[in-house]
Order: sequence, then structure tokens, then C-alpha cells
Amino acid sequence: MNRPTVAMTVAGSDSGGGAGLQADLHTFAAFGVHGTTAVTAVTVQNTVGVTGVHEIPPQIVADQIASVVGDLRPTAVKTGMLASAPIIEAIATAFREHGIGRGGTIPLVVDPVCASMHGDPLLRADALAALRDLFALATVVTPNLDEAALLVGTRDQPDAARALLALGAEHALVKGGHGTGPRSRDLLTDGVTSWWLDAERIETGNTHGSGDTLAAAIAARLAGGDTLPDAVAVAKRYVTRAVATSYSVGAGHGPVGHPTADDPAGHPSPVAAAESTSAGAVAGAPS
Ligand SMILES: Nc1ncnc2c1ncn2[C@@H]1O[C@H](COP(=O)(O)OP(=O)(O)O)[C@@H](O)[C@H]1O
Ligand SMILES: Cc1ncc(COP(=O)(O)OP(=O)(O)O)c(N)n1
Repeated sequence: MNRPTVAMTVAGSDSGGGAGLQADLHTFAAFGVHGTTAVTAVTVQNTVGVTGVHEIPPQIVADQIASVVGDLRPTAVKTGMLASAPIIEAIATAFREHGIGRGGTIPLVVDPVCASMHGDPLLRADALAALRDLFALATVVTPNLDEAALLVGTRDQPDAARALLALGAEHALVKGGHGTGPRSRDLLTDGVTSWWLDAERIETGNTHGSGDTLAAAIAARLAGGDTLPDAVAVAKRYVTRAVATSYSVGAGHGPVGHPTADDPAGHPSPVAAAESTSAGAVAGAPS
């Protein structure tokens, strides 16, 4: 019997097809994973910006999670745009009920989406506290530098990672995509061991959906049984290839590409390919 690995995204729809649950499903497919969804919001969005948001009723979001978990049994879950505090609270209750996240058996990747790359809000301003509370369930939380500033008050990667762990996340992955300089460096830590995931910064304006793609790739690999550091190392390689194969479509920022994952089915131990260090051995590393 041929049963695929199943993952779920709890996220908003991007009508332009570059980010949100559309990017998540492209990524799951690239990893050979069957993707399922709980839709939180429908955005009116293209490559230029977001001009409308329609939130899904919180109970309908929770019901989608229950329906999918009860039947398709995803082995990892990822969150993206969550829109409002009532939606986040309904999701947190559903996650606890269904064993998703810390304390359960299904790993949870929380991508704390707050705004689009154009600055359009994707989370209500009064929902930041609810989002911070959700971190206590996260196997890993993956803010970009702007989200780190908004959520924990700093763009310094080690400081932000420490603050995210203090909020209860098992691992923090603070992305450096919005930084400057020739390298695109993300910091992963569990508070004891830290890894700098380093890649060249690719010159392109077409990075729409890069954060969703990274988080979905992590979830895809966790669903297949990888450890978190291994999943992040594979996902980082994947998103770098995704940015390298990005393309122009529409008048604004184009999306990242979704190349076939280099090793969708295998379970190597690629973390050695990333720069792996013990926290105490790295100046400025968290712990
Ligand atoms: N121009 C780029 N070149 C290479 N990697 C990039 C580039 N922009 C973003 N990344 C990588 O893409 C991933 C998503 O990061 P980021 O763009 O900061 O997230 P978000 O989409 O949430 O803003 C990270 O691994 C980051 O380092
Ligand atoms: C519906 C929806 N969800 C998430 C985003 C933001 O996606 P992200 O991958 O963080 O990408 P950028 O917009 O920063 O490229 C979105 N725009 N819409």
C-alpha cells in the first residue's frame, strides 16, 4: 500500500500564488509530501500588494484542523498568516486537543507572519500577545528580522533567539534574509547548541514567499521523520535554490521558484553541511 507522508499548513491564501498556503503546497509537493490545509484568511493580493483580507470564522479554522487530523493524520504542522487573536486562540485550543506541538506528538513550525513584504498587515495589531502565547507550543518559531523586532523588540539574531526561547519555543530560527551584506545567515538554536546556516545572498527582487517556503520545507522534512536541525539544514538549502530560481511575473515582486527537492524521500544527516557549533564556542551565540 502506497501511503504518502502528510503535512498540514494553517495559513492564509495569497491570490497571487506566490506566498501563503499556495507556496506551502508547492513546497510540500516538491518534497513528495501530501499537503493539507486549514485556511485562516483569504487575501486579495498580487505581486504589488495586499488590498483586502477576509478572515475565516475561528470555529471553521478549528474544524478544518479537526477534520484533517482525524482522517489524514499529518505528521507535521506549519502555521503562517493567522490574522487575528480569536483565530490564534481557536488554533491553540485545537492544537492542544489533537496533540500538535510541544506536549503532543506532532511537531509544529510557527512562522509568525505579521506583514507582507510590501508592509501590508497580515496580523491584527492586537493579536501580538496571542501569537507570542502560541510560541509555547512551537517545535520551532521562524521570524524574519522585522518580525523579531515586533515580537521581541530586537533585530539582533542571538538576542531575539534567546527571547523566543524564553517565550517557550523549543527552537528559534531567526532568519537573516532582510539583512544586508553578501551572505544570508539564519541562526538556529535550542539554547544549548547553535547553528549558523549560511548561504550567499542572491541579488533579486523576487523573494515573495521565501519565508513560507522555508517553514513549509522544515515541516515537510519533520513530517518525514527528520530531527529539527536536519530538517532546517535541508530546508535552508531548498530555499536558497528557490530564491535562485525565482522569476518575474506581474508588475511587482515575483515569487521564489519551487524546484524539485534534491532528496525528497531520503533521510540523510545533512546538518554537518551547515556550520555547527556549540553555543559556548561562538561569540554572541545564545544560551
Ligand atoms: N536574497 C536572498 N538570497 C538568499 N537567501 C535569501 C534571500 N532572501 C531571503 N533568503 C532566505 O530565505 C529564507 C526566508 O527569509 P526571509 O526572506 O527573511 O523571510 P520572510 O519571507 O519571512 O521575510 C531565509 O533562509 C533567508 O536567509
Ligand atoms: C497569505 C499570505 N501569507 C503569508 C505572506 C507572507 O509570506 P512570506 O513568505 O513571509 O513572504 P514575503 O511576503 O515576505 O515574501 C503573504 N504575503 N500572504
